[in-house]
Amino acid sequence: MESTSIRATTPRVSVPDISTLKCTQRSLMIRRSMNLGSPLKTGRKSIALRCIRAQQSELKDGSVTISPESDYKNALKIKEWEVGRFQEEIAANQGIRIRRRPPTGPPLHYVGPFEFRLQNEGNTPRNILEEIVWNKDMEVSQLKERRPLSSLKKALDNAPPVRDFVGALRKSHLRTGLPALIAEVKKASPSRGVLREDFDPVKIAQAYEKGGAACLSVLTDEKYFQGSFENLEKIRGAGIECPLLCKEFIIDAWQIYYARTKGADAILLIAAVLPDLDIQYMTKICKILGLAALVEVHDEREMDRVLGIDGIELIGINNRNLETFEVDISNTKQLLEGERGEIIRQKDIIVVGESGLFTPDDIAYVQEAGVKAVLVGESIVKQNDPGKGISGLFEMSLSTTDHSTGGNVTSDSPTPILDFRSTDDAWYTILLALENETLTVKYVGFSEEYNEEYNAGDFKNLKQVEFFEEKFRPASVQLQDTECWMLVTGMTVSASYVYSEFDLKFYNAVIDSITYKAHKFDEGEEECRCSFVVSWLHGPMVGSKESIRIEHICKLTSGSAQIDPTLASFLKMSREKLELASHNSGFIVEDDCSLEGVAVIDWKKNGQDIDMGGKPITAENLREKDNCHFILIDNLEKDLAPRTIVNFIHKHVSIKSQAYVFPSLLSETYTRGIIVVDSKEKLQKLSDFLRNPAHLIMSSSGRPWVMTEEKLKDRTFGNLMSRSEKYMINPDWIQAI
Ligand SMILES: O=C(O)c1ccccc1NCC(=O)[C@H](O)[C@H](O)COP(=O)(O)O
Repeated sequence: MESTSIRATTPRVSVPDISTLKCTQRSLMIRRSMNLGSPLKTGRKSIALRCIRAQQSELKDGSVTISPESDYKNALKIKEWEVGRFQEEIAANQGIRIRRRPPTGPPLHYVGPFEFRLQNEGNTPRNILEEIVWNKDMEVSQLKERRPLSSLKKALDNAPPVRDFVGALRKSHLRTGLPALIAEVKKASPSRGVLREDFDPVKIAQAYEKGGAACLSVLTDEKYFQGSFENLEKIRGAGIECPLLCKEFIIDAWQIYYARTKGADAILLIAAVLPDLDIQYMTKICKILGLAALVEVHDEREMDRVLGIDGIELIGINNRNLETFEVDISNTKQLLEGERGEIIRQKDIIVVGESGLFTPDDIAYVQEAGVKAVLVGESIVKQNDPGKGISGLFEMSLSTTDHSTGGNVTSDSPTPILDFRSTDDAWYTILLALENETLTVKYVGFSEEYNEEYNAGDFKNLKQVEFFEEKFRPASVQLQDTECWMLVTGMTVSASYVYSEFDLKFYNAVIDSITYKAHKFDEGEEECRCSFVVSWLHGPMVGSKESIRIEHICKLTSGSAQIDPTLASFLKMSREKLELASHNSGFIVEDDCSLEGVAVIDWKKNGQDIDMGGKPITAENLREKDNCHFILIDNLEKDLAPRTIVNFIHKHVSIKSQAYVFPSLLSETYTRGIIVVDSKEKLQKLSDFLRNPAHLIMSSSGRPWVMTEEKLKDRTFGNLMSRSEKYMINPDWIQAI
């Protein structure tokens, strides 16, 4: 039967051995219809029969004339068109109204040079989307002739690696707590005409990236959107790091390969145009090529079809009806309600809200509906500065580099990023603003309602100020796959504890052990395979161990949180207020003072800085020194910083000293420490001061210091320590100043 049907078409094109040609060529062409394939194998016969019927009817209505001189290439195109007719029928069964090709005959383009064709209902598109698709069909078949698939595949051998489109969306959503932005580089559209006359795709892309877009969408259709693949290539070549979506009307797998050669990291598949099997097949190709596929739906039926397909990671809900141009953002909400939303959550699909998003309220509305990303064109591309358009649309800067604004929190000078330890013991990235005596802590990625305010007059004593200061630290830095060598056992890091996909918190943890594994190299990308067992210092797993990967580890940044000038002024203001109060009250409170004149020894640096008698100070040297005299203090707060002791003594007794605070057992409620000075005179002066019955030295919680021993040189640390301290001590652990 099959051969009969083939022969039946031959006379019309006068190609002698069409059946042979058809077979070889069809295997290429049929790749697209291969997906009609297996479940419909028996349907092959009917493909052929349908072909005959289609052509006979053409003859009847006279709309098509095919010249007997047409070459066999034309014949092949006709065959392709015939197969397409069968696809139309499948598509129609799935509720797809968009016809891939004009039903009453091959498009005009396929007809020989001297033929004509009357316009009729069957070869006139019913709406703009259909027109675009018909046009695309012709465009693609011409392009395919110029760049066969084999040549595209060859080009891919040397293509740069694909960027992680889905990962970029997830990361941005996690970072900001807002929907990740796919910013569209779009000059014109059928519904809105030209959006921007002075259209420079690279400049716009750069502004978007600077403005904090997670990914970019680049229109490549020339006829209806004035876009181009050249724009895509230029943007990729201009050093833009955001992953790129090739915004194209894809009807043929060839286009996916083509998009990849032009620098795309993701492609769009429109459910209104593509039958399920095409989506399935094309998604698989994307996976092979490493591309992400954004599958776009507009109504419930399309959503249900797509939810039924395995392996879909990204679904776009277009608020624009591409047949009528009507835009309604409540469409997003409607499609995410009830069971559909539930399935999406279960499958962990990222939903992208597309089109018609113009205001912060629109963004909030679709976020509330459940989207984790948005695709925005018109409202930002039309702005003089599209990057600023982004902060206007989101009501805050999404940028990773510009931290000077964030919601309503502003700062006159650029604010360095700090981490802040909140009451849950987790560390958060924050921005600070100081107005009069009030410091606002704004959690990056959280709405204003989470802001915290502190007043410089709120602190009761210096200990409280110090405690507050210790809640800040310079922002820790995410380690890259190539940087695992920086981690060593015993190191304290900031590690993310994963509560759920979108809820993770950073807690301090100590690296307990490391298992090194060979790194994986894939298309130039290095993947760290090592694992790190950490011992959690805080959080729900405190005290227990967990094996984590490099992506969950941030390296602590050394230095003081006071590099942030806003925090520094606030702390200064708070201390000045207390200073005033302490002068009036007559008793001494723990104090901090300028570090000027106080030598700071970093115990771990093994003898830089201070020198007591010509030799560098190390734990070992200190034990051996003749001129080291100790005072042992008991009843110290466990978190007392040695620096505080040194500063306090320097301020009140004008003595340079060193202080050590011993580690303590969890069961102990206080700890002990030593103050070391380098002369008998100093020891005496210090002792007089500390034992002076006219005052009491106590910590912020009211715990008074207790001087248990004062000794001249004849003791070593070992002798001064309790058994538990000796057991626990490791010179590197002693906090020393
Ligand atoms: O925008 C059109 O007129 C259009 C017509 C036919 C097919 C697709 C069309 N637009 C593609 C899009 O969906 C939008 O470019 C995209 O979602 C951004 O929308 P917007 O923010 O409203 O520019």
